[in-house]
Amino acid sequence: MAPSCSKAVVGDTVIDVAPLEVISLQRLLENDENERGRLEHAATSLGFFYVDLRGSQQYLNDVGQLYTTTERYFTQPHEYLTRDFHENDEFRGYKGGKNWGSLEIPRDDIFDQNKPLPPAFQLDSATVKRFIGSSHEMAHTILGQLSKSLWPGSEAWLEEKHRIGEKSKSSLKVYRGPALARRVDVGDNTHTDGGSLTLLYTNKWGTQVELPWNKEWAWIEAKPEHAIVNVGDTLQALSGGKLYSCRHRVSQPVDGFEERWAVTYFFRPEDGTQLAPLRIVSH
Ligand SMILES: O=C(O)CCC(=O)C(=O)O
Ligand SMILES: [Fe+2]
Repeated sequence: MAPSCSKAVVGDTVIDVAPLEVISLQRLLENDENERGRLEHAATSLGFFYVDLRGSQQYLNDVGQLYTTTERYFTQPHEYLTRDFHENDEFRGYKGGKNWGSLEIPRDDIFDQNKPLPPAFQLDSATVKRFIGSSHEMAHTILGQLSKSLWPGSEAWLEEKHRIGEKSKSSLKVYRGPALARRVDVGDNTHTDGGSLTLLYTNKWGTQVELPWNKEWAWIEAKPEHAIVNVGDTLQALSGGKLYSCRHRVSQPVDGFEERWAVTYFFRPEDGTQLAPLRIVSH
């Protein structure tokens, strides 16, 4: 039976809250078989789940610091932001509009090429590096457990497409908005993520998922000390459709919603990876 939504009240509006399972990073690191099964269930049903990060204090502090830096970045005059605009580059730099914006910083720019960060982030370059390094490692842990669960006893098929030293489009991406006077003015931005896994940190309502069992939209609650993780199109393709890349969008639950910041890490495959099934899933 499909799990049901809980309810929350925002202002004078009652909203549906998506039933995300909670997976323990610690247990995944311990190679716990039961947790691996729970992870597989979450990643093949809704495709969105929480990862409990309690115990990863340095990382949680870094996420907190990045919210502060994100706010500092987006509250600069608009002409400063547009200096970070890279035309025709889908995976790098600033993009924005009236009440929203994003800035993407590729992992390879930081670790391989030592490219300078935008000035607002330079003070925090150690935090940015640690966040990217740890997020990549965490995503790799989740990937390894998914691989083991889908193809028990065989080679690490998914890891083969995400080798640590290889070039990829993995990146840190931070967001502002939406925060509009009228909720109905938020444009439709329904999409699936193209990469392998997305890690999302936010402290406000904003993300909505389309529940695959009834096609209804539900809000994702921001849970302190937990990452919101979702499967992207790459893992869906590599697993022959077994892992589920869920449609989602960003909106605001009520009119005049306050400013929202989000910090994400897009874990993407090695450059050149073909979006085709790797092996038939054995169960
Ligand atoms: O800001 C969010 O809540 C999610 C952003 C998102 O879905 C994306 O960038 O792919
Ligand atoms: Fe997304």
